This record gives sequence, structure tokens and C-alpha cells, in this order.
Amino acid sequence: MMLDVQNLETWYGPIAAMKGVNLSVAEGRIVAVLGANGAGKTTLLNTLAGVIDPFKGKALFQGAEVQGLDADEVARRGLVLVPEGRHVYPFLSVRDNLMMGAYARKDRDAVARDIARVQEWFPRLKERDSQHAGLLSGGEQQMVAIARAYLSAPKLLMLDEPSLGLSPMLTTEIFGIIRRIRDETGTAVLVVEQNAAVALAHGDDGYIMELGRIVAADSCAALTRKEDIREAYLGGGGGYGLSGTAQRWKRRKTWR
Ligand SMILES: Nc1ncnc2c1ncn2[C@@H]1O[C@H](COP(=O)(O)OP(=O)(O)OP(=O)(O)O)[C@@H](O)[C@H]1O
Repeated sequence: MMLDVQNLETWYGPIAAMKGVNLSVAEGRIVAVLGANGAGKTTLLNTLAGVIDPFKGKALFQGAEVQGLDADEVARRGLVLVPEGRHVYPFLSVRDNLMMGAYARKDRDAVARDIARVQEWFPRLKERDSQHAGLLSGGEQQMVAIARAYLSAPKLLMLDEPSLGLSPMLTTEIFGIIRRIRDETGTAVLVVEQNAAVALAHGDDGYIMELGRIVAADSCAALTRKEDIREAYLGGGGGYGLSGTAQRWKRRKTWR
């Protein structure tokens, strides 16, 4: 297993935001974690990325424990987070934003190759290469954030709500590119999403998180077939558009 999370638990003061989480990501897989607002998805990624220290439990990345390490060290080992909300350096050009991702790398030839790669995945970023990133649209800024993370040479890319605030078309485009990154480079992906339809459609394996706990785990295809999951997260008929939030009142504690 590339990432093996065992009984991970994170508290904010007196509040346990994540309890007894077990989860794994195999080489080259796209793993989706779904759940409504406040389920603990961001807490999970921030804990894995070294932004928050867990109270207990383990996170083994390529066989070594990474829980509690500094965020810099975790990223250096190849576990790289694209945080929620698109964080670009608004007054730097698109190119300089990308180069910020690669600042710690010594393999300059490979960096040049990776710049060419991300420009192929995101042609819009190539067109806007010399523009200030702050002038880009929300979707384009999300692309910069993902591309910058790729420039730091991740082995496992963690994405927090890439669809946030994006149109359905752009969301589909971004997920298509996430798959392409995986297909062409073998990078594994752990993606947290409220948009269950798109995440289940593009992911390989899926977890459902509620109130800080994992309540279901299966292949995305199998999760999509489960009637109660379709009802709560996919708007009944497996349709598109209804988020987990919209269906939250239907939330249940256990899943068949
Ligand atoms: N810094 C904090 N201090 C105290 N409580 C927090 C803090 N951050 C998050 N929480 C609480 O922890 C729980 C999990 O939050 P988290 O942000 O991980 O959920 P989420 O699933 O990512 O939700 P969203 O989709 O809204 O981002 C929530 O009850 C939230 O209110």
C-alpha cells in the first residue's frame, strides 16, 4: 500500500473532528473521500499533510510513519496537498507560480519536462503563462494550484474539494485532467469531494465520511450501485447536480 492510515484521530481542543479513521491508497489509484460539510474531510487531508498533528493513530506513507511530521517534510517525501480554495500568488505570473512548486527540486531538466507536461494538460495556463495569476478565473486558478502541486513531484497528490465553486463543465474537465495525470505519470490521488457524482464517476476506490468517521468503503462503482448511497449522495436516481449537502437530512449512520 502506498498510503495506509490506521485508526487516525484528530481533535480541535475538546472536539474530536476525526475518529478511528482507517483508509488506504494503493499505487496508481484515484481514491475519493465523500461527505457532507463538517464530516471531517479537510481535517483528514490536513492531518495527513502535516498541517495538524493527530491525537493518535498512524499514517504510513511508503512504509514510513509520517503522522506528526512537519508539512515541508511530508511534501518532500511526495505526499503533496492542494488545499481547499485556490491559493495562488496573485501578483506572480502563472509561470512563476508553477516554479514556486518546484523551488526545492534540484533536477532542473525534469522540472522543464514537468512544465511542458502541465502546459499540455492545462493549455489555458500556457496561453496565460506571463499573466498575473490573480487575473485568472476561479477555475484557471484551481488549475494553477494543481499544476503547481505537480511541479513539486508528488507521488501521491491530495486534493481538497477541487470542484468548489466551479461550473459542472469545468469540474468534469478538472477531474478528466486528474485522471490524465494518474494515467500518464502513475501519480496516486486522494481527493476529497462534496460533489459525489463526479468523484464517484472518476475515482477507483471510495470512502464515505460522516461525523468524523468512515461509514462505507468500497470501489466507486460498487458505492454508486448502493441504493442508500445513491439516495443520500446522488439525489436518488444517481442523477447529477445534487450535492451531499443538499441531501444531508437523509443522512444515516450505517450503510448497507
Ligand atoms: N480549527 C478548528 N477548530 C475547531 N473546530 C474545527 C476546526 N476546523 C474544523 N473544525 C470542526 O471539525 C469538524 C470537521 O471539519 P472539516 O473542515 O474537517 O470538515 P469537512 O468535511 O472538510 O467539511 P467542509 O466540506 O465544509 O470543508 C467540523 O465539525 C468543524 O466544525
